[in-house]
Amino acid sequence: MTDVSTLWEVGLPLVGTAGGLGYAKVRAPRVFWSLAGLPVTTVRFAVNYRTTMDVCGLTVQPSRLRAFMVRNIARRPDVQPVPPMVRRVRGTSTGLRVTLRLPAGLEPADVAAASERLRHAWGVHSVNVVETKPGFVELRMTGYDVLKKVRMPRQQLSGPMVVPVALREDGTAFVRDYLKVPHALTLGANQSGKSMYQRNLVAGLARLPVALVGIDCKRGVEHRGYAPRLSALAITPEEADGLLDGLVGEMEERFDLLADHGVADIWALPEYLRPVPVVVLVDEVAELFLVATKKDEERRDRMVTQLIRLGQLARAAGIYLEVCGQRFGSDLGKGATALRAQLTGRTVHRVNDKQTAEMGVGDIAPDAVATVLALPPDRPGIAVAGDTSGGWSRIRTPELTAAEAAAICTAHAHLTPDLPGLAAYRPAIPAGAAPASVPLVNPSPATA
Ligand SMILES: Nc1ncnc2c1ncn2[C@@H]1O[C@H](COP(=O)(O)OP(=O)(O)OP(=O)(O)O)[C@@H](O)[C@H]1O
Repeated sequence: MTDVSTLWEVGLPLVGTAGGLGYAKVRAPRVFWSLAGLPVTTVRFAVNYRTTMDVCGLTVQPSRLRAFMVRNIARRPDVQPVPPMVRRVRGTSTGLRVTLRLPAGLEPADVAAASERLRHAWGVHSVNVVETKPGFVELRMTGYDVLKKVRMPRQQLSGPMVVPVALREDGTAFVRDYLKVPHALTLGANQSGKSMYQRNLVAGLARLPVALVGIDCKRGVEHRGYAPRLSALAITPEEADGLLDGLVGEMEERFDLLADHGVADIWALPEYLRPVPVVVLVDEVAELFLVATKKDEERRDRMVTQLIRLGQLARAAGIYLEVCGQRFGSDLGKGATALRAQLTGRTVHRVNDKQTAEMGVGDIAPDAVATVLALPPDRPGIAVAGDTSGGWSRIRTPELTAAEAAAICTAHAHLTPDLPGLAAYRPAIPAGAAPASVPLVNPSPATA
């Protein structure tokens, strides 16, 4: 009887805990990681760090001084090769971060090349290596597949033009920072997740003091929902033509303002004089390039020229391009590759062919092409994001419905600035969502 009751008392909680952990592993990997994965991985890392680094080829011969000290002060005859020094170990809700000081003879690329071996040695889902400053790298381990069900980290980078859009596979937020990467291109096949990406971007931008301008020549099917937060919208190539002229006019006026104050870009102006930043969202860019008649051709050439001018010059005037499409290559016609070269931020979802993957990331991060081609078709929203720094990573946006994005735009309609030069393109607002306009420039310190 006593044996049976002991079995119940000890066995039941054990079985319950094991069952709970098994359930959490599948249904709540974040909880499982915090309760079991993190402690186990931390111990595993601490116990076999030196051996792992040794077998992964990440140790170097010690300096002569160190060898001398080991032999003569520590009185040890054998002088072992040294691994990178562990400077910091920090657990997160998705993984483990380890800062390493690299010894002379090792470079970040050596550690990155071993990341697959380290991942297996420590039994984690992924290991990403990031150089934090010269001589230091951070190993960003994730304990589970964070892209399976995206939850954005609570702590996010901030700045005047920073928008968190998606989650990287190392568990950090992927942000669009318009001051660092002013213009960007998003590519992807049908149903690959481009609209979801745009929705997340618009939802983030809608909360900032910026003007949003939409060009959606699919009769506005994507952008109409954002109307309360748009300062201008073009839904046909004819309207896009006029709108782009208006934007170039706006840019030239801003250059006059910069010249009058002797500064190089709008962020150097005092806040009360600074024109509101403008983000131009172009959906399905191929629609601007397609021509049926000779007259269309003239319009196309004009639009492409204006877009290239904006791409080349508008950053200083605080006008940023966010272009989206299925493909963007020389087959679209004159000016396509010149425009693409200006769009240095790249996000490439699943594509149908190698050529499109190369159009997307081949010029900025050639080693990312294979990863784009391997993006799983059954997981829409996963993409490769990179820029001209050569750095890239796999990302996935959180799910956001069109209705939720539209609701965010309506809730922030009062932030929609008037752009007088584009007033003719101000979209009609659905009833009940009328925006109260704010002035073109930020309020002066006296009135703020
Ligand atoms: N990050 C994501 N997480 C989960 N599901 C997603 C994600 N992104 C997209 N999807 C789903 O994939 C499908 C296609 O997404 P979306 O409409 O964004 O693709 P698209 O590339 O814009 O397609 P199209 O070019 O045909 O308009 C939708 O059902 C959407 O809900």
